[in-house]
Amino acid sequence: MTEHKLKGLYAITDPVLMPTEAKMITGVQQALAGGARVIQYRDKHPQTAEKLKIAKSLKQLCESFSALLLINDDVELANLCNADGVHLGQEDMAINNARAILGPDKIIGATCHDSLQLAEQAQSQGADYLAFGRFFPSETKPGAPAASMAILSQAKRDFTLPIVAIGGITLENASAPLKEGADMLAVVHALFSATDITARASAFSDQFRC
Ligand SMILES: Cc1ncc(COP(=O)(O)OP(=O)(O)O)c(N)n1
Ligand SMILES: Cc1nc(C(=O)O)sc1CCOP(=O)(O)O
Ligand SMILES: [Mg+2]
Repeated sequence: MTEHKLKGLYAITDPVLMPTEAKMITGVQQALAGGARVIQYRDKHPQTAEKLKIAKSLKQLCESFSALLLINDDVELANLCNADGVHLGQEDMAINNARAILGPDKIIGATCHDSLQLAEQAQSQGADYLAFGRFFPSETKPGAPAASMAILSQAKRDFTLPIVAIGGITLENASAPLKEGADMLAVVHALFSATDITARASAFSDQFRC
């Protein structure tokens, strides 16, 4: 992997907002043009040849912007498309098993909800970043367990790994998780539902310069 700082706008794809391959590629291209540094390909449907084709196209696109492509849940798909890594939750493959498959250079992100104990476990298994959330009501995953903003500053104090904030993040509320120490903001709806995705990504990216 080329040296890449895990910092900035982390855009997560949504098959509802981008229902065709063309819409997915265009949407991600616009997010990257606006400054997204990490793309997560998230599609909860089972793996298909079409998903692999999209993942390979997204990898190429990310490379052309020196951005990272991570695959949600599916370590095998990440391997097949030579993604930069995966994002794994508590119901997904264990981090140490994923590490054994992917090798030392790939990025593994871990969902920690509102728990420093989950973060500790993730770190000890070799995670590369810790994701906390959801911080605000989420259009994309309304049932995600809620987290309190204080977990971010506590995690910042206890861990050196990069910290991701996720869940209902919009331009209006983004400053709060950043103030608490988030290194990345993971966003689905407030980014990919925008009429001008590039402008929206750029506005999110600007928040990291403050
Ligand atoms: C950056 C980031 N953080 C958290 C999640 C949620 O992962 P998980 O709990 O496995 O839930 P699903 O996304 O698989 O529904 C994420 N995907 N990305
Ligand atoms: C995929 C996901 N995981 C979450 C968690 O809290 O673990 S919240 C979430 C959805 C994030 O989308 P939006 O920006 O539209 O709220
Ligand atoms: Mg998952």
